[in-house]
Amino acid sequence: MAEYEMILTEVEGRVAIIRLNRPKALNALCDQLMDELGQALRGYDADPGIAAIVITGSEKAFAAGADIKEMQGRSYPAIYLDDFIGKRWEAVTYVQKPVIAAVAGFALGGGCELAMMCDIILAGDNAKFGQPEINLGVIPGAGGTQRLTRAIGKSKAMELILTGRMMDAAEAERANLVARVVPAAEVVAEAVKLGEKIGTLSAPSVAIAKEAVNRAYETTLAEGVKFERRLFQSLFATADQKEGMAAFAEKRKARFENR
Ligand SMILES: CC(C)(O)CC(=O)SCCNC(=O)CCNC(=O)[C@H](O)C(C)(C)COP(=O)(O)OP(=O)(O)OC[C@H]1O[C@@H](n2cnc3c(N)ncnc32)[C@H](O)[C@@H]1OP(=O)(O)O
Repeated sequence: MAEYEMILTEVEGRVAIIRLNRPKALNALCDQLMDELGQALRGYDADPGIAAIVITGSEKAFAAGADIKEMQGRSYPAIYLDDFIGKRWEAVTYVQKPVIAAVAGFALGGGCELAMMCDIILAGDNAKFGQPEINLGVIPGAGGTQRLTRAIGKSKAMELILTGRMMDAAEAERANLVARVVPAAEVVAEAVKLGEKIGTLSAPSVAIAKEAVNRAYETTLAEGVKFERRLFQSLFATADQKEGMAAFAEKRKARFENR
């Protein structure tokens, strides 16, 4: 039986906002919360009225990681058979629409990993990022060793992961982990603005651009460039490509119909 709703949702224009809602536990990511998050993400991804999704927490914590108290007593066979972290946590990586993490406060362990699964991270100026799992006698288990290394490079990722040190928003911006730093109180509004801007563009182009950028993580440069070219060519089958290019030539604003 669910304790209470661990995520809150609202829609502003064409942007869905999913707010993690376990303030007393600094939004520790327990199974119930991750199940609710997955369900909300799948719902908004399927909703044609939604162009982008923002995931956020509170001003004190985006999320302080996986729920340590919930997982501490689990056995190896139990977490292996449950594929702990796997299915439940990967929901965000299957979303076709852009997902923006609006991070204020702590984004630690699984919180940092969840933010890194999103497409864009906007950081509040009080944000703190880190992978402190080493202090618990484990290592990151939701992609932290891989995504952080790809985002900020080996040396800095090693330093953070091997020591558990946190980095503040300014350092995270210098390290290219986040797209931009804004005042913490404005991070959700800025993320919504960004989602709205993306929502004015052609939805097929946006989804395909996201797919192409994500492929950069998975393949060689030559294969990635070939993949990009095929996707680029495929967009000439859309009405939005005709409209976008006609609008440029006619010096007017494009009216995309998402087809
Ligand atoms: C996903 C994987 C596989 O990668 C694994 C992980 O994510 S493991 C978790 C990694 N995260 C951490 O190790 C961070 C743990 N939290 C902290 O270090 C601190 O809470 C803090 C630095 C984020 C904030 O410190 P402070 O302001 O002093 O607040 P606290 O009193 O410590 O916390 C308030 C309240 O929240 C509970 N809490 C915080 N984090 C977690 C967590 N990850 N799991 C469960 N509960 C958490 C904390 O216990 C406090 O609750 P009470 O004990 O007072 O009821």
